[in-house]
Amino acid sequence: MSETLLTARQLTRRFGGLAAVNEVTLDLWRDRIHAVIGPNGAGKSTLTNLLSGDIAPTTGTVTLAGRDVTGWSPERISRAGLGRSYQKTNIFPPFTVWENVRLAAQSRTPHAARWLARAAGVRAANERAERALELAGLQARRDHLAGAASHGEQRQLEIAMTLATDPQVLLLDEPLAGMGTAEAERMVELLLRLKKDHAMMLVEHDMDAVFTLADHLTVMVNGQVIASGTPTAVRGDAAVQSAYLGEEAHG
Ligand SMILES: Nc1ncnc2c1ncn2[C@@H]1O[C@H](COP(=O)(O)OP(=O)(O)OP(=O)(O)O)[C@@H](O)[C@H]1O
Repeated sequence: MSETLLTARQLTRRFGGLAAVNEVTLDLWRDRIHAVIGPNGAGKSTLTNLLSGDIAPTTGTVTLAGRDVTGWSPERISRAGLGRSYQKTNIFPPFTVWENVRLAAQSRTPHAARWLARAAGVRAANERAERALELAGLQARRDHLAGAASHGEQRQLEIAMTLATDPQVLLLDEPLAGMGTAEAERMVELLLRLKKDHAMMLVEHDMDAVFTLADHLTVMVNGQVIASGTPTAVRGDAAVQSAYLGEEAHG
């Protein structure tokens, strides 16, 4: 059994009378991809925001690498080992690919008063950035302007920037959105590489990618989990078939 790196227990977030996320319990494990799917408005983005600390839960708990991080700021949760990418690209277009990754790595370096400690921090940030660039397969593009990169490369860059903060847990929000077939294939390969050593939650509408990548699949509808298990088990679940998956899973 893989190591559990993140657990959410009975997580609920209300907006006025609406429970956008309603008593959701899930685990993320090292070396495994946990895909979360559901129709528009099911609560997937809200769930991601709850796990990353971008919004606070109304009730419930989030545990990261054994620590209760419920109510922590996104910055503190990020430092505790959680990295997330956003649906909208988050890069600095006038900077090169390398500069973008380097800036993300630098954000993880504590301020040091002594120059020797500062120099060590710069070296460590450079090493983190190099590793992230290589893992994301972007070395050949390092000196290109981020703004001139293709849509697919920009999404890869966003993931490289997340990796540069050295996360153990990755939350990826629709990494394949807007991609053509070749770009999507490259991204699927990248996500399979990242599975090693990371626990990953993948929110994605591309069902081919989901069924290629997911080790575990959770289906949300109206803020609630209606099924969770292996992709094969979830695909055969009668409630999932009628509520959501039917056509895509068999189309
Ligand atoms: N800040 C907010 N204030 C009020 N309602 C919100 C807020 N954020 C989300 N909601 C509502 O919560 C529900 C869940 O939204 P959410 O964006 O989490 O769904 P989703 O599954 O991510 O959808 P999509 O696939 O379209 O991104 C929706 O009904 C949405 O309108």
